[in-house]
Amino acid sequence: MAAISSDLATAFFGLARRQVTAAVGVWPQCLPLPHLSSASRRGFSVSPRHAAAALPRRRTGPCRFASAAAASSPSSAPTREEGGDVATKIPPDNRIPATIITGFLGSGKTTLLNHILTADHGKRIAVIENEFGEVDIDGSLVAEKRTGTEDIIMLNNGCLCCTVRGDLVRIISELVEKKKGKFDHIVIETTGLANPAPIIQTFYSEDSIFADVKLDGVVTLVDAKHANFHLDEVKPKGVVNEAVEQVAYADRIIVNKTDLVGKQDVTALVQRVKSINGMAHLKQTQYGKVDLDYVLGIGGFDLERIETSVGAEGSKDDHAHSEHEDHDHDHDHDHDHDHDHDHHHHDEHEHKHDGAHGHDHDHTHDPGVSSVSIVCEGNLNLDKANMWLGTLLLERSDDIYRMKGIISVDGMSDRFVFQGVHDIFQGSPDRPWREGEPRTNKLVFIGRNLDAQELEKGFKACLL
Ligand SMILES: Nc1nc2c(ncn2[C@@H]2O[C@H](COP(=O)(O)OP(=O)(O)OP(=O)(O)O)[C@@H](O)[C@H]2O)c(=O)[nH]1
Repeated sequence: MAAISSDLATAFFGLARRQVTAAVGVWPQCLPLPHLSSASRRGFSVSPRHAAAALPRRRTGPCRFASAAAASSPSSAPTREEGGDVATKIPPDNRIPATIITGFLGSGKTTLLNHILTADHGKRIAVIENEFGEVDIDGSLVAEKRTGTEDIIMLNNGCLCCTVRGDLVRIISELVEKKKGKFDHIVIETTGLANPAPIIQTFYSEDSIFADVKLDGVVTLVDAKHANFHLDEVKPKGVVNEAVEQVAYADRIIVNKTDLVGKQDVTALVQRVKSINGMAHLKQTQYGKVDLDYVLGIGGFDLERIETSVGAEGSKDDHAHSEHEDHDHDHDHDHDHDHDHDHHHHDEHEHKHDGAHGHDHDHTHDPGVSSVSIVCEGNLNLDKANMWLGTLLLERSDDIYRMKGIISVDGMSDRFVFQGVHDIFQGSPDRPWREGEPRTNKLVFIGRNLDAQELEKGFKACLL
């Protein structure tokens, strides 16, 4: 790894650290970026223990930089340590993978789960079901015939995004404690009304989980027949539209129930969903019938697999900047859930789909969540890139739901890869740029009120 790699991250992270005044510290794997206040409101805590769990050895002294993510070599050791600066490649990640299945009510989550459980994949899966409401219906719907399923655990009386989040932590911790080695994968089916963000954050913020379990991916079911209606729903100010959020955070999107609508409608919906999330892979299905490796073992949060999302074909077409109203962004995602979960069904919306072209960017009630992808060749000036990304996250981490990127820095022989979820940021040198390989930067942002032109302009201004 080139020494410059450490400089890059030092710079990124250094900026972050300067903003984080409460001495949370800068730790590998989970880096709290500038918005400490919002992070605190979300109940975030980033602990040094994460570092201990993730790193091959302990550090001494102040850590100004640590890169994260699994590198290929188990013998990888910190490659540079000067005055506390460390560029570390950590050993392969042997933690138990966990998949979140989300999707609006009735979109087919249980159907997919049954498909997963009855398929012959040899994996031993622990299932955590999160039912909203008192009656645990899904428990009885999960197929009797199960292949190697170790546990099905119900989380009742609440949704994962609020009170039950503590239960989730407890249950996963207990699973790991009591049954480690007896299962290979955890699948969490959320209620249809859950916002995945806090669940995702749980995997980074809870020490007890982070050490043993890693988030593998978010799989979102989209109901081909009803999704538009839910995506269109207008929520009270500061309340998230769960259907939109579920799409926005996904690594895999399954547009299900395609048997219930015509091809044109499906095409238009696919375009719409892609304009919200141009990073996820998307498949159209009936009864959740997908290959299991499409939903399990996808490494959606792994740095070494960034390429599969930022290089996804078609992503360039998806960087729609949606016209939208100016929303108040002061809300906290964790706090968006004390609303009752009634649907705010509403009257007819002027929802214009252009079936022929599939470009439906003039939703009257567009919630303003969209994807922006930037692809361009060239080398970045380290200082400028640092300033740009640091400032962006400082100012916009509430709005930036997910981001991933591969970037080329002047003088750095390795690619630099990063991914983030709000104010969690992971970055690491990846592999060397190959001889003759164009040094193409690829970045994808998913978030609220993103201005594609402004982002692209800001990024390009960092190029030499
Ligand atoms: N026609 C059709 N029906 C489907 C399809 N997939 C699932 N269903 C049916 O849709 C209904 C809801 O499916 P579920 O799998 O229970 O959906 P869910 O997302 O788990 O629902 P909630 O738990 O209520 O949020 C069931 O009756 C399924 O059999 C499909 O592709 N086509």
